Amino acid sequence: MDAVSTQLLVVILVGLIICSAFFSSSETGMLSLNRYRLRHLVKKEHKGATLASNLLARPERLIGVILIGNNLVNILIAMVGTAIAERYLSEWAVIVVAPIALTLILLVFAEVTPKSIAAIFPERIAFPASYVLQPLLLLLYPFVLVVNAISNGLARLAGIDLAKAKLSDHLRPEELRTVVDEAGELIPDHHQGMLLNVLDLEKATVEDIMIPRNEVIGIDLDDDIEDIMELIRSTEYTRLPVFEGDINNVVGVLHLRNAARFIQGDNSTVTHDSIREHCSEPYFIPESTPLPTQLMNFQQQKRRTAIVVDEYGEVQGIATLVDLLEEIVGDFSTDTAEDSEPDITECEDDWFLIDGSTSIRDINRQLGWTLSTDGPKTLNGIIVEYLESIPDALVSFEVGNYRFEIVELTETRIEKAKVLEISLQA
Ligand SMILES: Nc1ncnc2c1ncn2[C@@H]1O[C@H](COP(=O)(O)OP(=O)(O)OP(=O)(O)O)[C@@H](O)[C@H]1O
Ligand SMILES: [Mg+2]
Repeated sequence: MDAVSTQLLVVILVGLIICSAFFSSSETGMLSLNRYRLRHLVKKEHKGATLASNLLARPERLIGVILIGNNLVNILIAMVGTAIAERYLSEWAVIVVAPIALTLILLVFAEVTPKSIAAIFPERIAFPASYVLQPLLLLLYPFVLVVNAISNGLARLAGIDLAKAKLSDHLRPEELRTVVDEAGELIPDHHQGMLLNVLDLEKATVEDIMIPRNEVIGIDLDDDIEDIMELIRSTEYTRLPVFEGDINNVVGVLHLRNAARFIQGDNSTVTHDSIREHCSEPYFIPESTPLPTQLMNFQQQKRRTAIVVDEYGEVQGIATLVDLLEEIVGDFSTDTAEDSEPDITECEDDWFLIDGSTSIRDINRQLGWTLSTDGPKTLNGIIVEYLESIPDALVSFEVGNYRFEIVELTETRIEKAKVLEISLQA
């Protein structure tokens, strides 16, 4: 040892500490990489990102090579440090001083500082490091495999299968929600809202967005041709379901563009049969279809209006592509009828006058309320379910946090009710 000069030993020691810092920082850097950003960079063919991503594909090997390197270097540091100390100190002093001094040096220069920096700038550390780690992995491959095999074996003794417990890098929907939610400034508010709506689409079915049968404007072929013509002229809608006597007997959907071809001012040429001829086949869908599925179906079938049926095949209403898209992007407001008479109007003292047919989802969304959407879909439904009958007087009652007051009712349904959210007073 005396043949080697002390200066050279110090240079070697510094070099080893730098190596140790490299291993420590690349370990933290590699494991702190943002997986989504990494995938994005890989797609854009970023070289360092691609290398890092390949290394991360087998985390046990990556960690193996880093730890083998790091430990080897740290042991060398201890040996060289001891050799230097031996030149100046007595045997006992070396045993006391060298470990303390080396631990401090290793902690500060080879562990804490490099790891802290790597945690803040993972990409700047991990991408260049990948260029070194990749060939190093090839070089140390036999050792890595042996170390992995032994540690897998030990883990199995403890009842853990490391090979199978692969890091799952698939986001679950709730996690994706959190990512979008926390993106904050990075995504404009409006886009953020749409993304969240897309994620929520999963939770709703066709039943939640359909126009209930009693609100559907359609052509009854049992009506006189005069009445039908009057309806066609006056309606604001472009696609009308056509049925015989009852909406359950739908024969098709009439597009008024087609109607324009055969209606030329003169009613005498129009017959029930000619209307029937110009209808397109009805497109039936179950009310329980999840909205994302229905969106795909609308696209594949190239349809915009569907007839919604329940489990017994009874027609419940119609669902349109526009209404489904509104779930994502918000109101298009093409429905002029809707604008002319709002379903919800504010009255005095935080009471709201609400149409019985208004959907609970709409009420919750517009007023920020939390009425239960598990049961009935409309305000009328909620009230009738609670009272277990259609009342014959204008009763008022409380359910949960809400006070209801029936304002207008018919023999079959509640037309209008006032609702108040009872504030949670202490
Ligand atoms: N026959 C109908 N009966 C009741 N509501 C309908 C009917 N057709 C469409 N709607 C509703 O009117 C709104 C506008 O829908 P949409 O724009 O698809 O129909 P449109 O205005 O008749 O057609 P377009 O705009 O393509 O000419 C939607 O909210 C939809 O649910
Ligand atoms: Mg329209």
